[in-house]
Amino acid sequence: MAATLQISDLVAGYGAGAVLHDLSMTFEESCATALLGANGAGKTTLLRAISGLIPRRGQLLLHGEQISSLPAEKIAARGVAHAPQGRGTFAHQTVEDNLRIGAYLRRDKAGVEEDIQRWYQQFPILSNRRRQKAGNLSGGEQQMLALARAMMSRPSLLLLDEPSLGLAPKIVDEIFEVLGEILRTTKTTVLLVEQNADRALKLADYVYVLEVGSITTEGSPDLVMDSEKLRAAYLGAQS
Ligand SMILES: Nc1ncnc2c1ncn2[C@@H]1O[C@H](COP(=O)(O)OP(=O)(O)OP(=O)(O)O)[C@@H](O)[C@H]1O
Repeated sequence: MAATLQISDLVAGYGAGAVLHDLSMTFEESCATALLGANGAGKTTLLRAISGLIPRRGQLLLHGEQISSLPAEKIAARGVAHAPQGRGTFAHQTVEDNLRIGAYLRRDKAGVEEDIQRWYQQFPILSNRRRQKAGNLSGGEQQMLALARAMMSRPSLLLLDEPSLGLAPKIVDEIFEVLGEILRTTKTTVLLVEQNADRALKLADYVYVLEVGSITTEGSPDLVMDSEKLRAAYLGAQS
């Protein structure tokens, strides 16, 4: 199997001290990887380091090419879509304009209109709200828009930061159903940061556990399910 992204000896942070210490990770093509970790472990920092939003050093090989010195826009143009925590939609733009903006960095502009229709079909509520400003959507609708907008770039690597945060279980079901469909029907590789570990592990093919900026466990999701310690740490609230 080919790796979409291979990370070695990654060090990253926000200034004086490093938050991430010598991380090495592999994200296989068309697979979903869950990243678990306590608050402050460095999960968001890792997504930012991959997408070029913060300084970092080490190796980040995207489809075998080094991207660790590239700025965020160039990394996005190479097929990395980042849906940040808090959604990051353009509040003053309409739903439809947000979707179009999502396709902005796409090399091949053919099929943009079809893709917009595809996402309206996937999330009919967005179709009904297509002319509304994104800032007026509910939290769940904004999360659907953030996911659809990220997918409009037809990314090879999708970085999702807590897509279920603050949403009602029914909406979370819908988001995870769509993620499952993305994995089944496209070649997108997904890196999912999720407090809702139970759902993340059901979707994921592989899991990394990050503790204080270092990877302490990696393997199949069963590894977490079968470990009393890890279950207590990450599934405690839900099992
Ligand atoms: N912009 C920033 N400037 C300085 N330090 C930051 C910044 N953002 C995060 N940090 C610090 O980096 C560390 C890791 O934060 P990060 O947001 O990556 O954790 P996380 O695992 O995503 O946590 P959470 O689950 O709470 O979102 C924390 O100690 C945090 O205080």
